[in-house]
Amino acid sequence: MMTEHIQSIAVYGAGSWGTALALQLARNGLDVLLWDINPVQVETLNRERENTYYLPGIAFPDKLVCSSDLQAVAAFADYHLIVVPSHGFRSLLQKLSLSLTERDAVLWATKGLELDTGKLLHQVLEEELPQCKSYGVVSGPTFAGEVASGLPTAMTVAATNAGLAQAVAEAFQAPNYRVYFSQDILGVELGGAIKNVLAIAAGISDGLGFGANARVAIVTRGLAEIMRLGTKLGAQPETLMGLAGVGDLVLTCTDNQSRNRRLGLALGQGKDMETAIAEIGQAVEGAKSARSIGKLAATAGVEMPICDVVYRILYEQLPPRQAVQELISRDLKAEF
Ligand SMILES: NC(=O)C1=CN([C@@H]2O[C@H](COP(=O)(O)OP(=O)(O)OC[C@H]3O[C@@H](n4cnc5c(N)ncnc54)[C@H](OP(=O)(O)O)[C@@H]3O)[C@@H](O)[C@H]2O)C=CC1
Ligand SMILES: O=C(CO)COP(=O)(O)O
Repeated sequence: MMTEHIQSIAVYGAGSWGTALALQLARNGLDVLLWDINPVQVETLNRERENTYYLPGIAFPDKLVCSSDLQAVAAFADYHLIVVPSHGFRSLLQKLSLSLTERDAVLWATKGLELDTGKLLHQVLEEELPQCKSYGVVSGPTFAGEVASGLPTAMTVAATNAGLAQAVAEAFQAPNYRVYFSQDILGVELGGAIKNVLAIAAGISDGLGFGANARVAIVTRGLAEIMRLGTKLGAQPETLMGLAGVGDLVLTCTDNQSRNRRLGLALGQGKDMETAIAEIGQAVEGAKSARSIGKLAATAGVEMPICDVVYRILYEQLPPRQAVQELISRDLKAEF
């Protein structure tokens, strides 16, 4: 196996997660150039030396510099980490397509599917950057605020080749950060996308005032939905039982740092989706993925009743209480 060593990296997206990952890499001594779409925001980041909007109070190390010049950022390194929300993923790759060559390795930490097509992000990447054969995804139970604060965290990197996965793991690895590698890109992607929808469901249940029994029933039967779709599409069951699957599912279904869970809480308390998302003021990927996962599940012929009711609550005005009643009164069946 060829040994790679990452010394510099371009990170795209200075939201909470892009900034937290850039901080982790820069603290590890890598040269990091962090791109953001908004030049005014970039000027503020470089002047304040912290991301006062998304991660206030966390100082930037000297190795972390920001830029809004996309071509300069693309030319800065051979390693590229995309952390924009899923709705901006394809258009960013399109803008990068003339700058990146077969020498470049592309990673992403975005969780979600393409909204209109239901495509997985590695499929979007293969379409837009066919010259890049070296790519992978990082994912897991990783709240940005905790990573930025240096709290202990573990995640998974899955890549097209073991050398890249290992190099990325080494780049992040630190006394507070443990990274496992994998080759199951599909499993890692699916776990991260589906758990966001299930976190909305868990939030709705808690917002309605239901208790621990209902929350854990959603986590467990939600995992059954992840396993059903994942294995049907070719993911490895072990991946879905790992950090990027059950790990992230439990994290986001049970902790209010999750924006998806907070959307669910607000819906359960009677707020409408638009108001709740505006109040959260950050990416809520599950609201979009609820649409694309439904399409993917229908095409694969897989039943995902919890994801389905989340979609109908969000887009078809299904009252949350009625949704729970529907789930509970489904036909009796064997658990497995
Ligand atoms: N936050 C977390 O704890 C984690 C997040 N993720 C994933 O990371 C991805 C990014 O989310 P996160 O950083 O949390 O989101 P945030 O809401 O914190 O930040 C989103 C960032 O993306 C920018 N942005 C919005 N639209 C576009 C676009 N079309 N093109 C380029 N940039 C755009 C925003 O700019 P502006 O500020 O100007 O709106 C902002 O800088 C999501 O897929 C999320 O699921 C994964 C693991 C953990
Ligand atoms: O993916 C996350 C943690 O792993 C963040 O979850 P939310 O997007 O729900 O905040």
